[in-house]
Amino acid sequence: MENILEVKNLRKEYNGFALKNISFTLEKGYIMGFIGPNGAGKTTVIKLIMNLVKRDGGEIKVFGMDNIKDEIAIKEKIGFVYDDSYFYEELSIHEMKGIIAPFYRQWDDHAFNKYLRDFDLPPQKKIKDLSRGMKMKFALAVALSHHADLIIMDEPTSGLDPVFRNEILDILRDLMQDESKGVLFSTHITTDLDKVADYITFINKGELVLTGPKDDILDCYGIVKGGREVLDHATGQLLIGIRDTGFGFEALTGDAARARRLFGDSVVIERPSLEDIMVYTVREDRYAKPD
Ligand SMILES: Nc1ncnc2c1ncn2[C@@H]1O[C@H](COP(=O)(O)OP(=O)(O)OP(=O)(O)O)[C@@H](O)[C@H]1O
Repeated sequence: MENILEVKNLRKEYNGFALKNISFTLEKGYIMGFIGPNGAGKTTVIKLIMNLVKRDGGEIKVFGMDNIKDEIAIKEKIGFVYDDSYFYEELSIHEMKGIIAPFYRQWDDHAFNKYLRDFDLPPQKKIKDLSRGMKMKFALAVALSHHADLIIMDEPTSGLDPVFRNEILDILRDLMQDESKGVLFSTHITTDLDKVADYITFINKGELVLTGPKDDILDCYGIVKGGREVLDHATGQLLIGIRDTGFGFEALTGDAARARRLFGDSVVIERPSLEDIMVYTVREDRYAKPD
């Protein structure tokens, strides 16, 4: 197995915000969902990978190469799709392609024209007349037409309707038929990741909460529901983001097997969604645990 992206102990400080020792790896052939609430630091990590801002510490390797020393070689192989359109609004799709293509040694006009057809993008249409979803598809067509092996997408589906969102997800799924590619997909729409992600990296307030295979994470975590009488200091240690329900409590656990052993039949433990894991973890910051 080969890593196409390795982030090790990454640090960056802004006034009032710090990214603290973020580490994760992405192997070839997989989609990694990169999640976290607003302001968690997702875009900062992506900008650091793209060397758009300077890191304060740590290491980033893309295809085994240092992302700063080997920036030019790496950029050829990264397709970067992000929210703010970096295209010239007055140009048509065709004209914009004419400006972008010479930057890439591996530009493939044949592939580009195919993606325009597949994505229903009219070449003569001006960028400013494209809808948000069409712009995202155009950015994706560009990324895929220079044979990028790592696609980095910063919130590609936010603000898109469910039809467009699903089209983008289908495109990613098709892309993964080619096992030499990988995708890092940042979003807070976790339901998109339920559909396509193989791995999840979750950050909160600049810190890594978890990273690993999505199915392992969903197997390991659990939503615990029960009466408040079962809560004591020891059980409280096992529970994240405890919430009163009127009938009792609901909480997340990062160790469903241990919670099952400890609580037995006195509680119900359900499989969480990615959204549950994110919501309960973020809530933990705001509610105190019982003694
Ligand atoms: N250039 C900058 N100068 C100072 N602070 C910054 C700068 N860029 C980002 N930040 C701060 O870093 C923190 C993380 O921002 P970032 O955009 O990485 O979060 P995010 O997880 O992508 O959030 P969102 O989901 O809302 O896009 C925020 O508190 C933001 O204000």
